[in-house]
Amino acid sequence: MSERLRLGVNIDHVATVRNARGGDLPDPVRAAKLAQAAGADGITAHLREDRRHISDRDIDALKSALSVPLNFEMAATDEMQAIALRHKPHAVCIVPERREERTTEGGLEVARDENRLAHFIAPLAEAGCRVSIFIAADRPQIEAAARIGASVVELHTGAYCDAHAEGREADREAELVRITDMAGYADELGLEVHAGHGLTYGSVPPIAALPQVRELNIGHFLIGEAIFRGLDPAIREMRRVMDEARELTR
Ligand SMILES: CC(=O)[C@@H](O)[C@H](O)COP(=O)(O)O
Ligand SMILES: NCC(=O)COP(=O)(O)O
Repeated sequence: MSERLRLGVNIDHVATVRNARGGDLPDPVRAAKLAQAAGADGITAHLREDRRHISDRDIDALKSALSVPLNFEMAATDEMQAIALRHKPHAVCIVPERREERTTEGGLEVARDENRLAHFIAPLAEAGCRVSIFIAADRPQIEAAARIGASVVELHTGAYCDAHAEGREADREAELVRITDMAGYADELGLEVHAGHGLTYGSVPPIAALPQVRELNIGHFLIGEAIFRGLDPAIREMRRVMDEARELTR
């Protein structure tokens, strides 16, 4: 498991800034190309049902502009499935969505919707997309993701990152133990393990150090940090922090 930890850069919030004024600027595709040049191993974009940030046009443009893999985050709806099957991105990540939420608040409830999700992801896998399921680090969700035939689980790091940011040490530790245990369990079941949501330079090291974790998807913090130091240096610094954490575990 000595493979380099991959960094997927999520460019959703470049589109959030663009959409605040309408028009075309700033352009998420320009950000994606810059991220690629700065060493991103992939680009992640979440086409929300309400199109609050990434648009259909962005997905068209990303698909033709990128040379690194596109990870297309999508809700488990017929509309999104049709879009994914049209584009056949390298990867799809099935995420929960509630229109009224500010951000993705929890993981997908796989265990209670197993049959429907198994049928939902089958054509995506048949089309050649790597299918990932965005879930909380919970044993029943991981087992259900394995049963429906997903090849990847992305563990939601939001609760861990919130505890880290708010200085709630006991909660931070508890979340970290949960993620650590469940990364190991998912790996034992043969699932590739990814992680993401809310990660920052400060919170990323223990997650990057988990040997089973193969990819991190990071967006909101990097786009914010880019305001102060530029997108290229912001991404390179994340790469450095991840690599350093990984190296310490060798
Ligand atoms: C699923 C996920 O974690 C990302 O898509 C992230 O949520 C960025 O999008 P939002 O901030 O709109 O939730
Ligand atoms: N799937 C998580 C992701 O793509 C990035 O989340 P965030 O860093 O924007 O919170």
